[in-house]
Amino acid sequence: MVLPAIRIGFMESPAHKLGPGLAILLVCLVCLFLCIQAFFHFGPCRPLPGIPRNKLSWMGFKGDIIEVFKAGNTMDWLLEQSRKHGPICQLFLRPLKQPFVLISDYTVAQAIMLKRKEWDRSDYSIELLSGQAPMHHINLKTGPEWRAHRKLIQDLMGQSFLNNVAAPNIYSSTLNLVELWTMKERTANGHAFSATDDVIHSTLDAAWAFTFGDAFPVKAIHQGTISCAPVTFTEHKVTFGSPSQLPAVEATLGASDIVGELAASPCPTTSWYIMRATSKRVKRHLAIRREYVQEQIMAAVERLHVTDPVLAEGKVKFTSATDFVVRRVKDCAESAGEVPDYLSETVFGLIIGGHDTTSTTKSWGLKHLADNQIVQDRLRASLRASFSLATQERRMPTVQEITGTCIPYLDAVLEEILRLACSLAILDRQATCDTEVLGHHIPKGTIVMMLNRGPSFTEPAFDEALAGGLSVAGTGSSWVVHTLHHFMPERWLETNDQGRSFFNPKAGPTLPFGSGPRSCYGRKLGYLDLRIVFVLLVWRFKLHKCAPELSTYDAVETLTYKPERCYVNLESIKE
Ligand code: HEM
Repeated sequence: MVLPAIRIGFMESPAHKLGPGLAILLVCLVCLFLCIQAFFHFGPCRPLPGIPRNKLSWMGFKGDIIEVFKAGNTMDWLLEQSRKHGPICQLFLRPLKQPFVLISDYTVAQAIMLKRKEWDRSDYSIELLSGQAPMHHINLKTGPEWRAHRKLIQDLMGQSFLNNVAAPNIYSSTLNLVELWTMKERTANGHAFSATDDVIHSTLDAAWAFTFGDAFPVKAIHQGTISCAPVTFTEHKVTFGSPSQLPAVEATLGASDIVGELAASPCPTTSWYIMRATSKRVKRHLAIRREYVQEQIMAAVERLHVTDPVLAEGKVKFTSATDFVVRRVKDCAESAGEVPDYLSETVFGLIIGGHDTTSTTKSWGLKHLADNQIVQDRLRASLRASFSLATQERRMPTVQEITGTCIPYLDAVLEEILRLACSLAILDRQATCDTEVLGHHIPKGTIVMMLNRGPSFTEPAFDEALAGGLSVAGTGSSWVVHTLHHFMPERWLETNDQGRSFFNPKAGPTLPFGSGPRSCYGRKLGYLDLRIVFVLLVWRFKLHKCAPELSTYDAVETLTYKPERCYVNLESIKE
């Protein structure tokens, strides 16, 4: 009786009809689960033994990707992980791939970056950056090809280029910014206004000018000048109209936004292919950039054949970075018998490298100076004293005065801005062989991400035992740990035997330009730009503190780590 009943029930219920199918499905699911578990325990994305990690996991998939998405801000999430786990931990941020190792210690990070044979530029950063410039040397592993590409730009960090080409161009672009802000300040009448776009545009103009020469026809900052009419006044701020950008400006600034979009994707290469195949915006930007860079290269090639009568016979006057690079290409072509085809990426790399990190650093600097009035006053006083002739003659310092005068307090302010800005807050390297970090085995191919803010930089280091017995603090009383997140340029100043103050760039832990053979190529250019801009702005304007809601230190992540709000409340200083 029982059996038929069961049989009838079985036969009649829909579950019975699915019976064998369901069983097969269950078996498949169990097999899949076992395969995934095996993959996670023995495959490439297995945890690295002994290195702390989050315990979250779902069916073997580690939960870090979900957590970082939930957090919204990658940098904040990474800092949280380092505070939770210590100077080293592992994070599962890419599906089915090896974990990243996160390092939060100055000394350990520096040691990694200096060991040239064990560590190299990582596949991950190449994935992020190579879509738009696959042959730029930032995307090459260290080796003969990378060295050949670097050779093309070797003149650009020499005094001749920096003093005769870069500095005058940066100076004149900054004067345009000063002019624009003088107009805006009059209209703003004591209200703050957003500085973000103006800083980006003037820095881009400077990068275009030193890359192509001052004859380059596009100027980003001029659009701001046209839009000076105020649109809305609120209690604390005035919003100026923002006109539509010129295509070349939009296409160039768009390059950094694309990197930001790719960084938010767990599979940047796939995302880039989809973007390039489907996005009209991306296609348009690539075409515009290619066209203007090619045009300028051709103009530089023509200039190469024009000799300057003022110079010695047969010598060519170089007025732009492209002139220097084209001359190097000619030398290489003559010796190697062929013209390298990565030239346009090399040239475009100067514009991207030259504007994004630098403008982001300037934006953070403006905020710090407005919020630290004592520092700002002291900086202005030391500028007035150092440029005594300009003070006497009631004029701005010239570019030669700015580049040729030693002002320790100015150097200290710039170093402190760089220390706290961390425009590129994550440095990366990939192990080229099996190695060891803080006593942990690191297999070949592992990617380490190193923070240049947080523990040991802007907050106390982990205790020495945890950090492998390495010391991390700076020297002197200005480096006491509870003040590490404060803006205190004095920490970079020391006194010599004669009682004179001098700037010591090695006074404490900071890595704004990375370190080692793959450190920032444009470091000197970056310092030069910051120097000219902060001298002229602090000379010409008093930067008042803005209302609290405009003075937050929240950040947005694109190619660089930018302040979400950068407002200035200016008062012109009469000469
Ligand atoms: C304030 C300004 C700047 C900051 C904070 C900055 C920061 C950095 C950082 C952190 C790196 C990675 C270093 C590493 O991995 O160790 C880097 C690399 C690089 N930067 Fe800069 N940078 C600045 C300005 C510039 C400028 C003006 C240029 C060129 C015109 C430039 C060109 C490059 C290049 C080409 C690399 C890659 C070097 C390589 O892989 O061999 N940077 N920069």
